[in-house]
Amino acid sequence: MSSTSNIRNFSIIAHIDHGKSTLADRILELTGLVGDRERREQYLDKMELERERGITIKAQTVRIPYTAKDGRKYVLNLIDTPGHVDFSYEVSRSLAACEGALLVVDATQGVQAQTLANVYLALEHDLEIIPVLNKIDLPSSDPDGVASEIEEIIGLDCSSAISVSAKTGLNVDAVLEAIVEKLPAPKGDPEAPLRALIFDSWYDSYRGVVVMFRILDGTIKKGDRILIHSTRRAFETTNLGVFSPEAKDVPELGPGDVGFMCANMKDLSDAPVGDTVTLMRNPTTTPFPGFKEIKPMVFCGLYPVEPAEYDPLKTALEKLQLNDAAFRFEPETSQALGFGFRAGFLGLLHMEIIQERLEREFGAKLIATAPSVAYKVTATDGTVLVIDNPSKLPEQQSIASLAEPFVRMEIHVPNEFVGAVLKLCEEKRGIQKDMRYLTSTRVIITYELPFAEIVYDFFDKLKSVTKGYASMDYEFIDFREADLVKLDMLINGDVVDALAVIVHRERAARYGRAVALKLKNSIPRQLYEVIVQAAIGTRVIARERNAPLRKNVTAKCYGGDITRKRKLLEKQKEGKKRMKKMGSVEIPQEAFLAALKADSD
Ligand SMILES: Nc1nc2c(ncn2[C@@H]2O[C@H](COP(=O)(O)OP(=O)(O)OP(=O)(O)O)[C@@H](O)[C@H]2O)c(=O)[nH]1
Repeated sequence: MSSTSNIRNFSIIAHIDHGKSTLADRILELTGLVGDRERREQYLDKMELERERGITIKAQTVRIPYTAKDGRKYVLNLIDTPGHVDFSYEVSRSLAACEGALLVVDATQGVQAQTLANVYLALEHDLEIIPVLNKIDLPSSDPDGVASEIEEIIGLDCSSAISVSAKTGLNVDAVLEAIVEKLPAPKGDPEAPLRALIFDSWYDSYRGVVVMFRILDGTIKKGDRILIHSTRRAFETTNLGVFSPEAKDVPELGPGDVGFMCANMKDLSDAPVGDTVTLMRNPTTTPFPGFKEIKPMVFCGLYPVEPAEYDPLKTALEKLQLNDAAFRFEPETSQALGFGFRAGFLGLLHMEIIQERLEREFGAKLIATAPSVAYKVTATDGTVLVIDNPSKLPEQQSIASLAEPFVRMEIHVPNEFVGAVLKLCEEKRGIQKDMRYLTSTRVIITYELPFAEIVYDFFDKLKSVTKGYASMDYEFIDFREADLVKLDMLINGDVVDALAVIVHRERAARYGRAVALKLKNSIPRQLYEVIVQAAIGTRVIARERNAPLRKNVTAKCYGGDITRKRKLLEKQKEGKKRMKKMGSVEIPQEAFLAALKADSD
């Protein structure tokens, strides 16, 4: 019988930038898993984009052999988790595979919004938590103060919290010892029917779908015929292995083990995250309860600049989706932009990352429309429709009611900024739910807010009104009815469907004027007069005009000066990059984001 007593499965949880990835790097070095040759900053952040942005997007799991100070040998499975709110679902699924967590708190900053959110997730999964106070190499760090803050706010015993510098490596060895001493070993019966929890999966061009799972009970061997519980589909296990840190095949995995499996699966839906893997010949009767379905919250249109780029764009989107079950897309046609796609994302950061990857990795030239949330439309005949594209909103007279998604948001802020935060939340149609002092100088403010208001420029504004001191976390709560209207934008009299936005009626007029002005300013003056209008139904609420340009420009050139004339024409041509021609008007990418920026002045 294999023993689980030497296994420790743990995650590192932290607020963004508190040093999770840096600590993981030091752990890998200290245990000799990553030698000098492979050493590079943030080993676990594999994607180029992740490294550049310094954030962790995809959870990475690594098996670390560790010999403790008393000579006992252990296997530590470190499951790295992303810190940004867009990816909190990945945190939750990773935690489900662990018995414990290191809670990293930046000792210069203290408890922040996602520190709390992540601790709650860890407690939901009954994890043992080891507090780690990081960045003690910095003179402004206050580990004792932060330890009492954690005790006070979270109620977590910090008497044995470990003060470290993940940067210099100071005290990281104490963290390893605490992992083996304080975290419980996994339990599980190797003879019981197989019960393995899928907590991650991705597509690999050589191996097909790679399933990352945690064995709860039973034993799985290479060649076993397995059954995916929810779909009742069977597959043959072609590879079993662990990442240590590179992939390494193993003949079998037993209770408490964390590893990967390949089984000739072609699609991520063959192995849904949260599902249970069991054996055909002796299936479990007690599958894991599973995770909440991941739903995209933010949507935008993605259109190729040239129609010929449609197919390559489709291929690129399909490739990205292979590795990102949270990203959705479907074909969409716009009168203004032609054939393209409607894409759904977890949040704005997720959207930015996908757009950037399309451009960098696939060389796609895109027009992206302004992000939108999904709306629930109840028609006068009682049918309910969810729309994620404002231009698809039915005619006003056929709508009985319109509901928008709301989130519950917790904002942590030093008390001198409370007034500014309240003002911002009120401007964003927020409903204040709670306000309490965390410490004598720090406050948690709870608001319910329409998600659409956040999608626009909330984070930037929050950061700017609090000089960067606020942190926040939010979760989706429900759809709520609101008095919303569709704002159409017209260019030279034609409605441009891709520019439509849904806004609150009370703000429609002000907003329409602001968008019209931004739009006018972002469309370069051209050969023809360009009239930009904002309208609700047939009622025009704003009008802006761009006078024709070219005649005037070239007229200044006294006919003879051909170089100057060419320069001007070249300049105009340059401006045409990433433009979409609509009738006679060239519209640049930034014009499609006018709706986003209208509110920011
Ligand atoms: N001075 C100092 N800086 C540190 C320490 N640990 C991390 N940092 C720095 O803090 C920043 C954030 O560290 P990361 O390890 O990327 O933080 P993270 O929590 O993994 O961030 P996400 O993956 O984006 O959630 C980086 O610039 C690190 O170099 C430390 O002990 N001392």
